Amino acid sequence: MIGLDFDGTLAPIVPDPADARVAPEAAAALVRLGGLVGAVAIVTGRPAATAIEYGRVPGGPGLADVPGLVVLGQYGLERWEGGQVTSPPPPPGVERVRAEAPALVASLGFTLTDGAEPGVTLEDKGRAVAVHTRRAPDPEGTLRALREPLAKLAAETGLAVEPGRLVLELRPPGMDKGHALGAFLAERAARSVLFAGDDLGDLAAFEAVRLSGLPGVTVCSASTEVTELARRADVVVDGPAGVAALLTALADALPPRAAS
Ligand SMILES: O=P(O)(O)OC[C@H]1O[C@H](O[C@H]2O[C@H](CO)[C@@H](O)[C@H](O)[C@H]2O)[C@H](O)[C@@H](O)[C@@H]1O
Repeated sequence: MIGLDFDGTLAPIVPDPADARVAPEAAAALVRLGGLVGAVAIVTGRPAATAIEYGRVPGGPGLADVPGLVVLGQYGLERWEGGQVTSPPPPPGVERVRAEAPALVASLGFTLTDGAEPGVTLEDKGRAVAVHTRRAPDPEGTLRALREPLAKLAAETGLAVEPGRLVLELRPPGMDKGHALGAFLAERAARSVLFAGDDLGDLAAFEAVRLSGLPGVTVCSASTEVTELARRADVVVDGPAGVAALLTALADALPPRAAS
């Protein structure tokens, strides 16, 4: 079974989250791998349908063309399979965060912008709200300053803070990529696993690979923004281009599956 994160692993990091797109070489390799391995799953913080949408490749095969693909979105709360999304209703706290986050950001002296001007941007994911600082004048400093106030808002609204690459997400607690991947491995009675990721949220999936007891490989899509994953991974590759090259090499190396 092959598990993959989306942003920073299959899709290069870009300033505007709405501009992220799967690398065409990665999508093409996954289309091949879907017919060669037991299962391919994308385990992402994105809504499941967004990963599929941003996984389209003009004039070529996209993620929706990967045979048997499953997308476990919103850290495992949602599932896309065969064109259908299943997901629980949004927790009530998200509505309050949506209403209060703009004033909170402004009260700390930061400009909230839709991205046209430099500043902090909000991404409403339905079941979670992500507060991005990549386009702020001081991305790291802004992230540090927002950490505590957002943690307080999360605590008051029954949500958890998920830190990521120049982003703090307020999202429902009780699910993470480790639980999502572990349950999927059990569901598919997987016999081996490879998981690739780039961000702190992927560490739980790395742990699920180890806890599964299966022959497994963890792959870090390396960046200068997050260095902890490289220390914990079995294999380190150079960002999404390195992941695409690895997947292509894997597709070249695997024999066709015996018909069952
Ligand atoms: O689990 P993932 O698939 O890695 O998703 C995690 C979050 O990724 C997205 O944000 C990141 O990518 C953006 C586009 O490249 C970038 O602008 C941002 O700075 C990164 O943090 C996404 O916007 C979030 O919703 C995801 O949860």
